[in-house]
Amino acid sequence: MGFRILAINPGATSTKIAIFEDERPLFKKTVPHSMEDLRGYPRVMDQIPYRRDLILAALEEAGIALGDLSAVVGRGGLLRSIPGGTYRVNETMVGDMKAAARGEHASNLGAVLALDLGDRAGIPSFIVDPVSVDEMEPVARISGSPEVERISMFHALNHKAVAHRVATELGRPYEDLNLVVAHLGSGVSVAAHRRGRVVDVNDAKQEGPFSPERAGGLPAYELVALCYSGRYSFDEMKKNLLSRWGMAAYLGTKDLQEVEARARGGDEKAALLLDAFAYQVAKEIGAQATVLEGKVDRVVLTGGMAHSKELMAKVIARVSFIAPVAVVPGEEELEALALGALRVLRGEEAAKDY
Ligand SMILES: Nc1ncnc2c1ncn2[C@@H]1O[C@H](COP(=O)(O)OP(=O)(O)OP(=O)(O)O)[C@@H](O)[C@H]1O
Ligand SMILES: CCCC(=O)O
Repeated sequence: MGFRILAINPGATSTKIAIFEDERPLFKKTVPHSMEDLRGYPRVMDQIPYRRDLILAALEEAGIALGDLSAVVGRGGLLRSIPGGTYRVNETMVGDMKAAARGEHASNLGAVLALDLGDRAGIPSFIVDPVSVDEMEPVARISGSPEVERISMFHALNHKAVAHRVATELGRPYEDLNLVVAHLGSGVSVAAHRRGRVVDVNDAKQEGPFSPERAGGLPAYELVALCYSGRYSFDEMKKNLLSRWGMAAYLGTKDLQEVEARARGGDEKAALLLDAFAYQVAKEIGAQATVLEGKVDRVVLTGGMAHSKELMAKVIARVSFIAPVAVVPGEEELEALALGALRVLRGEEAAKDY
């Protein structure tokens, strides 16, 4: 028998669970969480027992006991800035996640749940390429105000997994390639990958293109005026930025397929928003291409919205002059987590300490 790995990806609206035997998925389950399900948990960490119980129930459904596992791996959250790789979960990491010093995020639960379940089974627990992976160069950190530093917060797990996949398809090492990767999900991150390092990326929470539920970068003065208008509290403004603006605020839906159906049916506002989204994504890709001084081997489009052929055609029309474009729809985060743990279990890579 090979290594059996439990992979956990806690998201804002679901918990994704999978069990792998080496590279082979044995079991996969997505448990959706409605707003009603999560209403009783004011802080993300309050959800630990709820999410742990449903993971244990999923294991039972799969007919696999905790004792049959070799390791548990969770999605890494808003940790302090660290380079990419597979990290052993330790108490310091769990402490940082519980304190949520860099913000509340469902992925903060990944390390905590992995350590909890790993300790119960007496097996190692890991996280891989957390959202706080930071490989930015000094020049990219300058914002324009010494009081505001640009930070690296993005879909690092999927970025790295997809970049490796494209490298394999090209028959070249990731470390030899220059890529601009755009993850187009509920949040959007567009990064310059220079020879295996993400040297610049928009903070998916507050910069770059808007998304189905986020504003992206906004005109700063107008935003400040809104903050002081008395219309919103600090908490409401955070919710606006992170989950209520973007397409949701203009159109009342976060579902791209619905926006496209409306545009096809003649809704001019929906059509304009689609064009504006493609325009902003293309513009950000152009900006990251300049970070790579125009030497780009591939532009890569990924995430849930990359399933839309229509939207991809709009983006590709604007960026294909930069480099050939590869579309890798969806995300393979559970696979990426399992592979990260597997490389360590096989001794192919050393686990990093946090
Ligand atoms: N087959 C599809 N065709 C078109 N759009 C799709 C398709 N599947 C998902 N989407 C759209 O992708 C967006 C969500 O993407 P995704 O599922 O990658 O986000 P997430 O996993 O919730 O968040 P994130 O990627 O930011 O972690 C939604 O707007 C959704 O409507
Ligand atoms: C910050 C990266 C993950 C997200 O979009 O929430």
